[in-house]
Amino acid sequence: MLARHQDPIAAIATAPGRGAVGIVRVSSPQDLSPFVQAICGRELKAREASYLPFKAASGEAIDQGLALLFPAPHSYTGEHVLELQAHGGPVVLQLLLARCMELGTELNLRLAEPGEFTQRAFLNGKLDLAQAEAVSDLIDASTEAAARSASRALAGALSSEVGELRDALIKLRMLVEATLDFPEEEIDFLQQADALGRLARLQARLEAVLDRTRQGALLREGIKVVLAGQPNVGKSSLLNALAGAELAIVTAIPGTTRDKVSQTIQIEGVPLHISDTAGLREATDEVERIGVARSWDAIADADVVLFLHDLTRVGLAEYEAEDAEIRARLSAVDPARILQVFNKADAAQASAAQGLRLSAKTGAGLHELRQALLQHVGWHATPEGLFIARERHVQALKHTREHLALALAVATQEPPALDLLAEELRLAHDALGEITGSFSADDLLGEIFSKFCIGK
Ligand SMILES: Nc1nc2c(c(=O)[nH]1)N(C=O)[C@@H](CNc1ccc(C(=O)N[C@@H](CCC(=O)O)C(=O)O)cc1)CN2
Ligand SMILES: Nc1nc2c(ncn2[C@@H]2O[C@H](COP(=O)(O)OP(=O)(O)OP(=O)(O)O)[C@@H](O)[C@H]2O)c(=O)[nH]1
Ligand SMILES: [Mg+2]
Repeated sequence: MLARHQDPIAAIATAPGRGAVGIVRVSSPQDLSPFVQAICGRELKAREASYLPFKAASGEAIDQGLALLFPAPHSYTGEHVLELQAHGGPVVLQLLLARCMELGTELNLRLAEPGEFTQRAFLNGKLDLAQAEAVSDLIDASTEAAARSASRALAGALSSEVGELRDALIKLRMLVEATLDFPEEEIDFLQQADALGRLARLQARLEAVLDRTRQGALLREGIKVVLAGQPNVGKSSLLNALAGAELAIVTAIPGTTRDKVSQTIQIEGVPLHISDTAGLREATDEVERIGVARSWDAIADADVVLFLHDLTRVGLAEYEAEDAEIRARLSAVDPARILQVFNKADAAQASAAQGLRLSAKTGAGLHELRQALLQHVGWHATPEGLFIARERHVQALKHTREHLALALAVATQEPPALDLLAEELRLAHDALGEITGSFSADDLLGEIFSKFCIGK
């Protein structure tokens, strides 16, 4: 593994396909001068664009372009980086890359794996892990809010919040470790330095960071919403109304939808992955039976289930019996994940139904539904100042919180268990370190960087 990090690597850094300009880049821990000489035909000034022919083995030009050399450590990766900025045709770039590979055999040059340039930037201390993840999130951002928040995370917004927590934690750890070294004064020492007060303040600060990180993770991952209910209650109509497009077939015939229809929309920049499903009932044919089974799978997997009812039929014996059956089976689902929604308000009398009333047909009540969905998942962020985050970061902060809670418990027991306190603080510190990568297993790093695109 380590040896691999010493290999020079090369890749096409720009998107596949045609483009005005395309870039081949090479990153190497070893000096690239002979390599540069061979392909550019001369030396390059550091960090200065030079217009020149890129030479094939025959001496003929593959293309005329700009060459840029970033000598280590002042580059994206922290290594020596050479960029060949050519015309953006896929064949030209392939030829250029092939020529680099040919010239690089002595250097052991190999093709870069996905994310490997950024991984090197991380390994060389140019970015921490949260920032490296933000690079990938910035590239993948599908909404403006996501892109802006990823850019803030790349600039270190999450990292600096975590850094402040870490600094406070380190101070507390030093205090406790010092106390352990002078056992005869132990209680006084902790009291004098207000160890418990520091711990409480650290916990409060952690809660605030956790909240912001959760918002950032929501922005990145979005929410899975499933529309469920009896046939003909208007699930497909509601999907279409929310998406603003005729995605699913709507008819007056119960059992119209048989397969899951999914679409991602956004509310205030939060991605909502909505699925319309087959109406829940005792299916009469094989196709519908499979469809209904898929509905239940989707329900089990959802963050939020919109349990849809038809106000024009609410109160009718047969209808209520069907709803009761669904409710019984839904009781296996965490009630906090279910929202009751009453559709066809335009065609119904006022009723005592508890839940959101709306009309997929007229659009009345849709705004309230959108707000209810955001509120339901705890979205309360204002886009300004938000940074993108991942579920992984939320989990790490939760682990930190658990260890701080245990730390408080052992610190306040009679007599305080200082060695256990020190241990819990150490574990809290490790959990926090997973976010920025100062304490991360190799397989975690591999997992993160493999999700990048090639050349990044
Ligand atoms: N052509 C090109 N555009 C690009 C990149 C690139 O690699 N090449 N990037 C890559 O993805 C991004 C920019 N990221 C970069 C980050 C650091 C350095 C760099 O040279 N850092 C030095 C010097 C910093 C300074 O002068 O202040 C350093 O960190 O020491 C370059 C690009 C976006 N645009
Ligand atoms: N008046 C009124 N009719 C509606 C409303 N929403 C849906 N409908 C009608 O109800 C019928 C069923 O609508 P769908 O959206 O296909 O219902 P569904 O729940 O997807 O039905 P299945 O796919 O069979 O499970 C259609 O005739 C719709 O036009 C509404 O808000 N008001
Ligand atoms: Mg339908």
